Amino acid sequence: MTAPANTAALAEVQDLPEAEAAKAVKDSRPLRLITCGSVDDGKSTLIGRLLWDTKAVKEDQAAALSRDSGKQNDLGLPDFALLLDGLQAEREQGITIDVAYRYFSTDRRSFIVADTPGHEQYTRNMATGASTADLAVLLVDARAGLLEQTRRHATIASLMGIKQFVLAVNKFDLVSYDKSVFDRISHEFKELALSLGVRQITAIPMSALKGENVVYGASTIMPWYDGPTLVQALELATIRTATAGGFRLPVQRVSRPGESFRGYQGTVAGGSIKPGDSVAILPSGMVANVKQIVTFDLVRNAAVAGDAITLVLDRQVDVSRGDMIASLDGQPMTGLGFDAQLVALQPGGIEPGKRYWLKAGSRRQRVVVQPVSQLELSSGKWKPHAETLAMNAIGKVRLSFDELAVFDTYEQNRATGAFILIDPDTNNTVAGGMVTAKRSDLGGIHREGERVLLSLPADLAEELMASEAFAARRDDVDIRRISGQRSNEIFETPD
Ligand SMILES: Nc1nc2c(ncn2[C@@H]2O[C@H](COP(=O)(O)OP(=O)(O)OP(=O)(O)O)[C@@H](O)[C@H]2O)c(=O)[nH]1
Repeated sequence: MTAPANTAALAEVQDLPEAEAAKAVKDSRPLRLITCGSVDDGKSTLIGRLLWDTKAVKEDQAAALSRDSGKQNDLGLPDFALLLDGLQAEREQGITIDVAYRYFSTDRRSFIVADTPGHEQYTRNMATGASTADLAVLLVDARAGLLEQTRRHATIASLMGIKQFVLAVNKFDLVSYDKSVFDRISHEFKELALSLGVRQITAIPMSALKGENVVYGASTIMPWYDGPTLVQALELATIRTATAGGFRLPVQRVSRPGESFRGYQGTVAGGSIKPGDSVAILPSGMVANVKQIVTFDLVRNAAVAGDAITLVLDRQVDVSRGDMIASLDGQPMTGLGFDAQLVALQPGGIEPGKRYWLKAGSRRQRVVVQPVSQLELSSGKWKPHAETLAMNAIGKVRLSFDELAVFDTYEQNRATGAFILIDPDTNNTVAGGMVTAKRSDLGGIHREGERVLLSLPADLAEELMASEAFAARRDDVDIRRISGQRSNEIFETPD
C-alpha cells in the first residue's frame, strides 16, 4: 500500500467525535509512551515508522538513512529500524541495548517514546522507561502471539502504574490479515491485562513495515477492523497526573550564601506552593511557613511540580539534604517499615536480610529487604515465601529502616514513591522499586554497636523516658522519638 500524504491522514484523525478531539487538542503536555515486546517483534521498525510517517525524521537524517543503509526493505523503503540505531554497540550486535527517547508529534499532541529493549537481561531498562510513561505499547508478532517476555513486560508496566495499554499485533501482513488471528491474540491479551488490573486496552492489527494502522489506516486491506490506528489511540490516551497529593520538595541542597539568607533547594516533586503556606519538614516533623520562593533569577508567587526552586522559610529550622519539605495537609508517610514491590536487576538477585543502600531522590538510607512473595509470570500469581529474588524477578518485599524514612505510595506520587537499591559492596544498582504501603510497625528496635536504639512515637517515647525502668538502662538504650507521630495515629494507620 502506498501511504497517503501526511495531511490526508490527519484529516482522517480529525473525524473523531468533537468532544474527544477538543480534549486532545487542549492537552499541551506530551504523552509519554514505552514500546516493549520480545526480540524481533518489530519495535524499532514501528518507532521508525511512527517517526517517518509523522514527518519527525529531519531531511538530513532521511537522506543519511537512504545513503547509509544501502539496506532497503522489500518495499523499497529505508530500513526504519536504522533510524533508531543511535548506539554503536547496537549496530555491532544488531540489538537494542539501552533506553532511547524519541520525539514526534501530530497536530493534536506531541509524544515522547522510550524504546526499551526486548532482551531478558535488559528488564532494568524496561523498568526505567516504564517509570515515567503514561501508556505502554506492547508489540507481539502476529505469528507467535503472546510470549513469556510479553507477559513480563506487561507486568512490569502495570507495576509501574501504567494503566493504558495498546497491544500492537504486528507483522499482520505475514498472517494474511486474518481476523481470527487478531481475535485470538487480542482476547488472550485482554485476559492478561485484566488480571493485572489494566482496563484501558486497545488492540490494533498492524504492519509496522508497511505502515498499516500505524499513522495511516488500512481499511481496504482489513475491512473487518474498525478501530483506531496507533496514532489515533495515542492521541486519545490520557496523561496521568504524576501527583494527586500535596506539596513535596525533596531537599537537594541547603543554600547559605550569606548570614541573612538560608534557602532549601530542590525540584518540586508534587503539588504546588505559595508564600504563606505552612509546611512540615520531614522526618523531623518541624513546622514552618513559606516566606519566599526563588528561582534562578526571580522571586515567584507560586511553584508547581517540576519547578526547580529555592524555598525560604519564616523561621530557623533544622533542614538538611535528603529531608522532605511537604504541605502540612496531606503529608507523606513517615516510618521505619514499608511494603514495596521491586524488580531485581543484577545476576546476584536480592538477598534477604542484607543491608542495602536505598536511594530515593536526594536521600540515601540503609535498609534491610525481606522478600515476601514473588510473581510467577506464567500464571500471574504471587507465590509466597520467596527467599532470594533472582535477577529479573518481581517481588513483594518489606523494607526496614534504622532511621525514619519518608515516602508516598508510588500510586500517589511517582517521584516520592520510587527508589533504587544499591549494593554497598559493589556499588551496583540491584533493584528498582515502588513503595506500596506503610507498615504499621510500632517504631523499631535496632542495635548500633553496644547500644540498643528504640524508635517510638513521641508520646510513648516520653512515657518510657520518664519511667524508672529506663533510668536504669540509660547507658545502653537510646530512645528516639518519631516526631509528630503519636501512638494512636500509628495504630489507626491501615496497613
Ligand atoms: N513482514 C513484516 N516484517 C516486519 C514488520 N515489522 C518488523 N518486521 C521485521 O522484523 C524484523 C525485526 O524488526 P525490529 O524492528 O528490528 O525488531 P525489534 O523488536 O526492534 O528487535 P530488537 O531491537 O532486536 O529488540 C526486521 O527484519 C523487520 O524488518 C512487519 O510489520 N511486517
